[in-house]
Amino acid sequence: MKIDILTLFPNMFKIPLGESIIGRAREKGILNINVINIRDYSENKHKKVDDYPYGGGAGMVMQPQPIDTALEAIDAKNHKIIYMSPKGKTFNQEMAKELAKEERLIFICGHYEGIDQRVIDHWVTDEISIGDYVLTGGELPTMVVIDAVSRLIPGVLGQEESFMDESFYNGLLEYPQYTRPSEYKNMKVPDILLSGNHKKIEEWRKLQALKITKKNRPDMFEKYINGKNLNKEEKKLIQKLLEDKRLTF
Ligand SMILES: C[S@@+](CC[C@H](N)C(=O)[O-])C[C@H]1O[C@@H](n2cnc3c(N)ncnc32)[C@H](O)[C@@H]1O
Repeated sequence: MKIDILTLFPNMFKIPLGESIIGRAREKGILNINVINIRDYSENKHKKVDDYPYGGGAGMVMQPQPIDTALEAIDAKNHKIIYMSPKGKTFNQEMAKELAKEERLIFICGHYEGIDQRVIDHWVTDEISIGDYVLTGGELPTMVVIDAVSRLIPGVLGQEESFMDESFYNGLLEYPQYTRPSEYKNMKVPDILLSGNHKKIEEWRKLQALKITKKNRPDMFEKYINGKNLNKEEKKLIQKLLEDKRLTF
């Protein structure tokens, strides 16, 4: 996948997108990330990129010209152009899955009070928020989306890493994870995980995933148990969970 990032602060991306899984995916050529300094495209002799808002009010607004020229220069037309914005649709795993199917993504990072609306109207295909709070710039939100999307691209995660069981992928939060040692400071790993009985382990994990989802995300739990794709075993497990008085949440 090719990713272009338009930003006023290119240095912010160096380490987060250069290390670990994303760094390896770039080395392998699965991800091709191109960070563009919007200021380089300013036609102002002082390389100015922002100005006061029409109509008054606090802060500065990023001017249309540098962003427009940068988008023209990278031939952005006909691709997904994402403006990270608190006014956008809230990002989630479903959106990550959809974006992971694209061949090319272009991100615009806003700063100050954001970007001139004409750029959004003319160019932007998706406005995405990473949550109901306001950050100083679109750089961190862009990194969040790139990270979530990249790990869904085939070949980015190693064979030993998988997102299939992870939180949100199948509508539930993930079951608890344990590793060696089997006992630490008198705290034991649940016996079932040491039993070698894969069917029982799978059932236990499903039950734990249902429990944690019911406790922390009742909205997701309701949606899941009312879904159409539940198999017989899952229905039995949910019934057991809802009836078993010993299972408190
Ligand atoms: C200070 S914010 C501007 C907020 C804007 N004036 C508003 O009230 O909607 C500056 C930039 O940070 C980015 N940003 C801030 N919060 C964000 C969020 N929750 N999700 C995505 N981007 C965000 C956007 O790119 C935005 O243009």
